[in-house]
Amino acid sequence: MLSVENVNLHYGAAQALRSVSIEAKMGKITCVLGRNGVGKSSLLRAITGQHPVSAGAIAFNGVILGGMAPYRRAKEGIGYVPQGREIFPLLTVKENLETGYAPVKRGDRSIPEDVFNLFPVLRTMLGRRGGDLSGGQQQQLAIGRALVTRPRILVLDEPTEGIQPSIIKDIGRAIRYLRDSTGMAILLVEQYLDFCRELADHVYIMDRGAVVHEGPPETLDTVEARRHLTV
Ligand SMILES: Nc1ncnc2c1ncn2[C@@H]1O[C@H](COP(=O)(O)OP(=O)(O)OP(=O)(O)O)[C@@H](O)[C@H]1O
Repeated sequence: MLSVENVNLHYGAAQALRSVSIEAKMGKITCVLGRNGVGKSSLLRAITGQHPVSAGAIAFNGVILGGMAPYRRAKEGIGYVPQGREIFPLLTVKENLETGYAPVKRGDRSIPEDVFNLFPVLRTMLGRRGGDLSGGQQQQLAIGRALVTRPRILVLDEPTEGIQPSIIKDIGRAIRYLRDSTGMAILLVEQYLDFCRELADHVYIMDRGAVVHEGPPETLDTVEARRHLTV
């Protein structure tokens, strides 16, 4: 289980996270919902080690992550799919996938068959440059690259952003398959309410840097929850 406890995060004098506490359990999909700018990406930066926290504790399956560099966190099993995908445009699809080898022991450096079973388009495009792929294909590639790192938790930053509905469905199916077949934890942050409602086992809502609601997805229909999600 990933546990985030009372985390604060600052950019200079501006506070982006205010005593945020969440849990993401193994074998479950946890979704953090919120409008633009409420601190969702900052929460993932704190978890992946891309930005230091100013207070609080983060642990994954009992290992305290505080102060650990991002690549060490990847070795601990934290797989990250960043917002905007961050595909290397001039590397081929195969080379992009192979960048996921960095935190993996030599003997495990292969592309898991699941990557191609979940996203067959990647197999047909192995020799193409990452920059030539559509946005949806790049999102699939970014998830594939994270799977190459053999994660025990997959952390996704707005995987549906700017993506056509048919590929959103494929991504939802892939996330469900990964939860059910591998027992990994999945933590995703989203603005797309329906995607979360369909997928999540547990939902948090953030507003202005803080968690303001928590519960199973059915609770998203309450007036209180909706108040924090409508602009
Ligand atoms: N590098 C930075 N320097 C200064 N302020 C930042 C930085 N990154 C984010 N912020 C601010 O921190 C707050 C939270 O931003 P964050 O990106 O975490 O929100 P978000 O919920 O992920 O939004 P989005 O959906 O737009 O990505 C915002 O007010 C944002 O302007």
